[in-house]
Amino acid sequence: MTSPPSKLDTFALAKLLKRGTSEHKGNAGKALLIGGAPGMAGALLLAGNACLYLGAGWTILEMLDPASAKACPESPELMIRLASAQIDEVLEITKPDVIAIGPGLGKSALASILLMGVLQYPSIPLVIDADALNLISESKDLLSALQNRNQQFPDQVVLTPHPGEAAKLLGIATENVQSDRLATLEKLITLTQCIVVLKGQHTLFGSPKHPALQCQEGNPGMGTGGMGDVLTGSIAAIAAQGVRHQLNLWESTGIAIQLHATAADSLVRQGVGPIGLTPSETILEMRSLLNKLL
Ligand SMILES: NC(=O)C1=CN([C@@H]2O[C@H](COP(=O)(O)OP(=O)(O)OC[C@H]3O[C@@H](n4cnc5c(N)ncnc54)[C@H](OP(=O)(O)O)[C@@H]3O)[C@@H](O)[C@H]2O)[C@@H](O)CC1
Ligand SMILES: Nc1ncnc2c1ncn2[C@@H]1O[C@H](COP(=O)(O)OP(=O)(O)O)[C@@H](O)[C@H]1O
Repeated sequence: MTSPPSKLDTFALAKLLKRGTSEHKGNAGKALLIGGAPGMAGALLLAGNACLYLGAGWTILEMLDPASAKACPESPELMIRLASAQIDEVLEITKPDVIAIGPGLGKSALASILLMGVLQYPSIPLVIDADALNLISESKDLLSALQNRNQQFPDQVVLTPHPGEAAKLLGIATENVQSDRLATLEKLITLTQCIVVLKGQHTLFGSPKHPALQCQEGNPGMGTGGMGDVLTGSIAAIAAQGVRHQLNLWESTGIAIQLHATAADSLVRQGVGPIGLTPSETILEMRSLLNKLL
């Protein structure tokens, strides 16, 4: 019989994010986030705000929606650019420390080109979410590119599917994902050789090298569109800082998962939700909790 997963318990590690007095934005890392097709620009802005408020040195958004690819007055710190098919050039010039792709990405031809470009960019941590996962589930070429990258650069890609996206990746029904979440996690790891975060109540987290862990925080108030986008941006922020703060992608992801769910619980305790709890409020609570952990 399979043993139950251990509890995700990362908060002691978060102390590694404490800043030395001489540190500058270069020490906090550069995160590049890709997504935000027409009608879903908000998904990329939420991921971007999470990345900004969780401490990345630079947060750069490659936005697919031309109408939204401009400075955001509510978050002028975000560097927002129009995504172009010349992704190799963009990556060469930008030299990001971490890339996240997927929030509101859509499934256009441009979205596929961007995802392939990211998968072929070597060595740095990648966070793959939402429509980027759906694209991989529909393309053998993208799945092969992901598997090849993991062979060359192990432990540098994290996938963050919710049960619907996990079902598509495995070609099964969502009910089958939910009826044995641990088995689903293991199948996703075997298929992709990635670090995998299977979201939902009691998020599961595992990798080819690490046995599964379970997040015991979180609540149904988190069931609001955009909450997963916040997790993606948070992982990117912590991984970007982790590069110069001795945290690897596995550790950074664990901190982000637990911080996200704990922040939502904390807000519910304060009477902010569960009904009407927003992803934007969760970002601010995550910032507050993270600073208390240092
Ligand atoms: N402000 C914006 O711009 C926003 C833009 N967004 C962007 O929109 C794009 C498409 O995303 P989306 O939300 O429209 O649909 P999507 O996630 O593909 O599928 C939903 C289906 O999946 C399942 N399912 C999910 N969770 C489950 C669970 N815990 N437990 C069980 N099942 C679960 C469930 O399927 P069912 O079980 O009903 O068959 C559900 O109906 C994407 O790029 C995203 O980033 C969003 O982030 C929102 C804010
Ligand atoms: N009932 C629940 N209990 C705990 N966490 C939940 C619950 N429902 C949703 N979540 C969390 O909220 C987030 C939702 O992510 P996702 O479905 O990708 O949202 P979106 O695509 O709208 O951004 C995930 O982190 C998930 O674990």
